[in-house]
Amino acid sequence: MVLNPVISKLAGKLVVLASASPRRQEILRNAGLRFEVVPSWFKETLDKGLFKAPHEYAVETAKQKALEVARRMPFKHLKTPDIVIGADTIVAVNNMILEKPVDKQDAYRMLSSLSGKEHSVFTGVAIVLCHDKDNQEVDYQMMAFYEETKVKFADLSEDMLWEYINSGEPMDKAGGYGIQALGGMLVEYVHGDFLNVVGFPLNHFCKQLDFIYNHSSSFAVEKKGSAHPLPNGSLGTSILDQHGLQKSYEAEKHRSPDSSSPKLTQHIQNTSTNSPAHKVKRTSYESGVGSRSRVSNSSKHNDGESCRITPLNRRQETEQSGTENQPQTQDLKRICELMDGFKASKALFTASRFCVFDLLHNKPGLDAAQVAEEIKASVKGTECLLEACVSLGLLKIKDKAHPKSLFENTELATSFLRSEAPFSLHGYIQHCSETLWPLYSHLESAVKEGVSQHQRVKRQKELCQDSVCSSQELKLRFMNGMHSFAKITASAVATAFDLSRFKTACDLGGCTGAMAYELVKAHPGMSVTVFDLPAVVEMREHFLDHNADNKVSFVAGDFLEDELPKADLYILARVLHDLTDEKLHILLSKIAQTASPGCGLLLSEIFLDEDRGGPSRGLLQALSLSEGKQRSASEYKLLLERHGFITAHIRHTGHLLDVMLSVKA
Ligand SMILES: O=c1[nH]cc([C@@H]2O[C@H](COP(=O)(O)OP(=O)(O)OP(=O)(O)O)[C@@H](O)[C@H]2O)c(=O)[nH]1
Repeated sequence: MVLNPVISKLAGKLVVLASASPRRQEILRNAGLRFEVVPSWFKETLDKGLFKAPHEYAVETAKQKALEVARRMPFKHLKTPDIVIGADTIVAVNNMILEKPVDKQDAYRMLSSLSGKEHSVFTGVAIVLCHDKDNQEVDYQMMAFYEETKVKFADLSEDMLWEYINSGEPMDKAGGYGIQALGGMLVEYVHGDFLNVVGFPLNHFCKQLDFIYNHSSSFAVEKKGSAHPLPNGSLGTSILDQHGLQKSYEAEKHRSPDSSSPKLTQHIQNTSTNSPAHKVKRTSYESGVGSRSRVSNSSKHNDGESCRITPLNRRQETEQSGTENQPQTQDLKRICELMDGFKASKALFTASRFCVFDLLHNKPGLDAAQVAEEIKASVKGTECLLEACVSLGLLKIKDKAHPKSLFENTELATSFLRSEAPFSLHGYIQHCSETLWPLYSHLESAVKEGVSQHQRVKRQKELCQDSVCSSQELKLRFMNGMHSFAKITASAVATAFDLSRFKTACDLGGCTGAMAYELVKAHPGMSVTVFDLPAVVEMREHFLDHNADNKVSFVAGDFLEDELPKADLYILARVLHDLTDEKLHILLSKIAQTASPGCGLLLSEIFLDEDRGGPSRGLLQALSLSEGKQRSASEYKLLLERHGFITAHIRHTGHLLDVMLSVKA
């Protein structure tokens, strides 16, 4: 591809990003890089006093992050990556290095020290190339560099500071701000690479890759498995200066006896007895990390080094995963992900059910025992649950230097998993857990019989715990689920088209009114009637949005039997896929009879690809074997045309639902 000649050099290689930062992942993913994420366990506790300049600290931390993962993967993940990328972002102001704030007071201290001033943001990046060797060893070559960007903050009032801190945004960001989000409002100017501030200097990184893959003879960049001696003998170390010029000097040999790290030796023994890869001979593990002298060797923007440090024999496994008769590691991983998918879902459901994300939002930094006490669960079980959530990117460890693991929400959890978040999925997650999970547990029967297992689940529930739930509670639970999903999707649907010419709309089966509220927000001239069953409408006070109240009204009725309200635009959001053909035609005929020529019909569903090859969300939804069916855009278009609605536009929003706007001929 013309745009990414360097990134494409990495295609087919096992690239690992040694970072939990969602921003780094996004920047690299957007650049077209395919990689695995293995967050580094390196604790960011290097003594800052030992570094002459702030960027040296960032570079060294980035190196240690990357090296830790490069060394761990062969025996923990049973595979040797081709390339590991580590990064560390810091803010430097008034001779101080600012990392991520540990609490609100710390964020306040950081942000007030930045107010009205220019500061520097440094991101150190380390690229470790790993090579399996014939003689039971892995060679590592390292290149590291940094990028500096200057940022000037406006004067920040106390109110502004605290409002920003209370938004929760500063907590996992270097210097206590996120320039890409609310923090952007604090910034007067940026000199240099913006993405460097966000956490990854993409441009500089590509230049380094270009250097490694296109211009350097000293980096062994052949395909993994072809052992390649390093330039000055197998233990050579090379340093690249800021212009990418290579200097050679005597190697520092990173090899240690078995006794060097009792903890790691223990890991190796465990792995070799428990794992299918036990046949792989593991002799010893090197525990030392780059020495301090390395730090002073880093040149202004780059340094590169290579070292053979870990005598692990990864050869057998590499050969196995590469032969024609054996599945590729990536394929196995994909299957394992599918097999484990249910465990991940269940971990999310359980954490959500125990309101762990609410708890850690209000009290970030609790350890497992404290969380266990709050949620009234066992310490052992809670610890497993919290650790699983960390591995899924829902939680993170607050202070890696702390002897106990202290947990806090990731951005993802803060945005979507807290029950009070504006776009909370909490209700929908509970719906998935309590309604869909039991339904899909009977998938075998559903497939055999070709019908939904809803009745079976209902009977089972009546026999056990849910019989204690009143029907009101069950209804509210269901509506919460629908409301939470609708809130997430409503904005994309409401703004998919210019609907300003429609002054009145009727949302058929509009449930809690989430879509209606979003429509009146997006189209100020519009008022919307929500039409739904009496049992649903009577619950509306639980979901009222008082800001838009006088523009949204509710009418109780059955859209298959009762007269429909008159409107310029009818909305059918996630309704049709659940109806039998017969009901669907009744409904569409009723709308066609009520609508005048020129009236609109806004349909929102998951549109299947025309070849029904995806998206899997739609096809998996079809597995509930409800009365209805999933359709492609052209199938919906045909249906509507049969009832006199000519399709004007189809929009694949790229969001959770697609949208079609048709007009009554
Ligand atoms: O404007 C912004 N500035 C910084 C950030 C984010 O801040 C963190 C910096 O922390 P660090 O480099 O230590 O990286 P971690 O998040 O701890 O992940 P690792 O696993 O790599 O240690 C980084 O996430 C930046 O993206 C920002 O978002 N905006």
